[in-house]
Amino acid sequence: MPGVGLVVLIGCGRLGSAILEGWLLTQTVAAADLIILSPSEKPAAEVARAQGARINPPLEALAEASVIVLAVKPAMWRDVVTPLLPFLGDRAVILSVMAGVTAPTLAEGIGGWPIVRVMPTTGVSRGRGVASVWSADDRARALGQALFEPMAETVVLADEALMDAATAVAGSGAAYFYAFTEALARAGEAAGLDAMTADVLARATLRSAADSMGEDALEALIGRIASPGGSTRAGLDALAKDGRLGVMLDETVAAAVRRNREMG
Ligand SMILES: NC(=O)C1=CN([C@@H]2O[C@H](COP(=O)(O)OP(=O)(O)OC[C@H]3O[C@@H](n4cnc5c(N)ncnc54)[C@H](O)[C@@H]3O)[C@@H](O)[C@H]2O)C=CC1
Ligand SMILES: O=C(O)[C@@H]1CCC=N1
Repeated sequence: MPGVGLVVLIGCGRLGSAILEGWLLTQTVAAADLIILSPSEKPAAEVARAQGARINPPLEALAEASVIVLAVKPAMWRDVVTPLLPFLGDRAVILSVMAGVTAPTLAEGIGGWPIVRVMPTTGVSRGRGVASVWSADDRARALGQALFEPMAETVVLADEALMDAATAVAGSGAAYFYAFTEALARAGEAAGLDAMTADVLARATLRSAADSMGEDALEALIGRIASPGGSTRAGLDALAKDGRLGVMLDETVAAAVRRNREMG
């Protein structure tokens, strides 16, 4: 894609692989414009290599990079990045997808280069992810958007302090929906369904609900299913009894926000 330039992906684990797959699928980055740094062989990196990406080339190749994407664990980024800094060119942008690690903390270890933080979901691998973007630097923010908008519904955050909340809602959120779906299946089992039937019904319902959502207001979507005085309304009333659904999700998001802060 013109304008993005040479992209260096550091870390090809669960999220790094998803990003790589999404870029190639959506042709956001051409394989020939990709360098991947990974200590071990990864299937997604091998696919990219077959299309022309370079895996672990001599570090001199980093001099031409326009963006360095940090997709390693928050605890290890300093050890990973420090040896690479002497090889980076002046125009490089640092793009971090790490949860919790703030731009000021990154700047302590990587001073001198503009930083953009992006919090994507692994759904980017199929071009259908979610991403929150924040940067204090216009060029870095634009680069973050250019790299993620083709494969994710993207929001630009006004303030870096919101990134932990965005991570707790979107970065983690698919796991909450899966956990809810699992609990729904078990509840169906308790109500008499066999385990496999309950699983099929709960999973299919999550898919169908996501497909049907569109842009309509959530209240309106609920209202279309819950007939007044009907069984869905009875279930929804039980779900929200004494405000417990709201309390449970407040606690869920608050716990994830706290953990993001600890990791940073
Ligand atoms: N998994 C997810 O859904 C999401 C993860 N994140 C963030 O993405 C980052 C990575 O998370 P995961 O992919 O889940 O972890 P992961 O453990 O699957 O991947 C980390 C990768 O870093 C690689 N690595 C270790 N040392 C390296 C080095 N010196 N050079 C290059 N690569 C090296 C490892 O081989 C591993 O594949 C974390 O900071 C996390 O906060 C953010 C949003 C969503
Ligand atoms: O669980 C984690 O730490 C990361 C952040 C968002 C999704 N996975």
